[in-house]
Amino acid sequence: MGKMKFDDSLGKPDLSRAMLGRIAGYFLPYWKQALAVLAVLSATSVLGLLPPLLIQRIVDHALPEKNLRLLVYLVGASLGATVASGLLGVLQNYLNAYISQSIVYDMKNQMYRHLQSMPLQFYTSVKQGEVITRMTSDISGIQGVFSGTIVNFASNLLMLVTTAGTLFWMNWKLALVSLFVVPLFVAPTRKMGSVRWKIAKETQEKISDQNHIIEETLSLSGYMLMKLFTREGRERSRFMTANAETTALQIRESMAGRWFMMLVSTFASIGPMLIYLYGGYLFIQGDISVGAIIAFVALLGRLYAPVGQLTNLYVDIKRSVALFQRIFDYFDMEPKIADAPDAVSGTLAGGSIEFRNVGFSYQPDKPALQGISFKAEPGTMTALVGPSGAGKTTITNLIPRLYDADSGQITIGGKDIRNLTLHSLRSGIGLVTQDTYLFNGTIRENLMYASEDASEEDLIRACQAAYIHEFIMGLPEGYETVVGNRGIKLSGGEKQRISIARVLLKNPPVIILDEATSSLDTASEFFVQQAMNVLLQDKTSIVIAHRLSTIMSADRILVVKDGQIAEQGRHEELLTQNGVYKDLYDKQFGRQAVQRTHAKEEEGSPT
Ligand SMILES: Nc1ncnc2c1ncn2[C@@H]1O[C@H](COP(=O)(O)OP(=O)(O)OP(=O)(O)O)[C@@H](O)[C@H]1O
Repeated sequence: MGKMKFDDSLGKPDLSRAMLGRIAGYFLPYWKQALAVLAVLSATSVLGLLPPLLIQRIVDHALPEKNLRLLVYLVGASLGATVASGLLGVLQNYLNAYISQSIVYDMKNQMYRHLQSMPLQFYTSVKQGEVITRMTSDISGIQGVFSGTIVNFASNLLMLVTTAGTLFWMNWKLALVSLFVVPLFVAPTRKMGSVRWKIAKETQEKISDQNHIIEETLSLSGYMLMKLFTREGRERSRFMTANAETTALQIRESMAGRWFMMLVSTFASIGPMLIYLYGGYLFIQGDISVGAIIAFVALLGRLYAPVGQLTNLYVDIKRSVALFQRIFDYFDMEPKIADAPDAVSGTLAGGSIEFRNVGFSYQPDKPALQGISFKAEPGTMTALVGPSGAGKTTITNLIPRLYDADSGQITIGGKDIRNLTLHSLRSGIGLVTQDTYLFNGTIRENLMYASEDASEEDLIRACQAAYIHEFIMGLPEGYETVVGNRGIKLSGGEKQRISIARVLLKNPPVIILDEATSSLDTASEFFVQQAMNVLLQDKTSIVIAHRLSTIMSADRILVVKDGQIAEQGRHEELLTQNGVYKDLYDKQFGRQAVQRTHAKEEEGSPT
């Protein structure tokens, strides 16, 4: 995981050939449309030259010759050129949008597929909100690359070349004079371009921070945390600070643009003055016509604007490449947990689960598990007990390969789980966690997530077995009841039973169960317990046990301590050893035993 860069940073853009080639790869499927854009651009640049040239003829011929026919013809032609160029503009917009949006579409799909394949560790370390930023604003930014950078470059270059060519063709001396002003644009444009780029970069980072705060505090769990610790004020001021910083940067960014525009327009007005001055001189000398001077001034805008834009090209390219780079950084993170090339599909049914000397660590040099060895025979229940942080959840997470063991081997039915396809491994395992996740949809949709083609009877049978059918039928909308975000509208016990029904529908041969520690009321607890008993019937199960009844009925208990198995055996055997288990039993489970005895006594005593 060391090589993975989960944090975003806008590093120096890489303008290598490999990088540019990789970017070009995304444009390649649309080369035909791109060629069409180029053709349209060439036509528009030529059409744009016509009106000034026609004006020249109006001033030099139609007016002095008092030729009305010629005048109407020239004005009509000028109008025609303008309309044609407008129509081509519409076509170009369509092509631009088509190409940019298609690339965004392709990248979004690729990104989604890639993020799906990322390991759990990625999601435990990535900042909340960052994935959304990558998927939405970063990828959407790419759409501007085509219309903003590539088309801009081509159209400006074409405009510059055609205009400069025309000016030199009309009068080379005057053309040279108009070029005098050009260096005045270049320096401020470059400077402003890089200033704006720097501010834009900072803004992007600040926006990402702001999104992070929103995600963190306005998601359901974040919201609850904030409310229950009455941290609204603190979060509000944190948000306001981030918001103020972004706003200030955005104002700075647009102001940097304003000053730049002012400078450029001042310099741009020097050009026509020079033309009038020197052109006037040439006119007096009899070298040039009045129409030519007017046409020259009209064409100047088409000369200066592209110069300004092209000077910024480098910054634009840098910005575009940086955008691609941010996205490629994500694409380059190797999904660590993937199917081996020779992975086979198979069933887990009837196979024993065996850990052989398994070691694992989340962080280097801090082992979470060491030398874990045990065997869970098919159809038996293995209970994991041990103090908090001992490594119980970690052991269970290794079985469906949410993480891969660093050393040792885990086999099911004698086959290394790494030689099975992830699909067949995970299809064979049902995981019931304490933190039941239901998505915001109806109860039926949540249940059907386990098996898309389950029939109504299957659904009802699973819910009956999970002791939740009656409850669901009692709701006004029954199975169509919407459960709210994360199932917030249901009680803890109800959610657990629905999630058990969901696993029953999946019907996998292996069950991993994290028993809830949160206390449910007696009635609810009874139903949950019954549902769990049904779930575990005839299954190979690994249970993180918090209940006395579970450890008492377990076929094998593993006592986990400091990432190792301290003791293993059945309840009675372990009790007689007088070791870690005995100690734990006295502290954790002994109380439940006392409570049970009390409850029994009360039941038995006459009222
Ligand atoms: N994603 C993670 N990244 C880094 N360390 C982790 C991660 N998850 C767990 N740990 C650490 O690994 C150790 C074992 O955690 P684990 O969750 O397996 O314990 P546990 O026995 O299930 O505890 P509990 O009964 O409290 O749930 C703990 O020290 C924990 O801090």
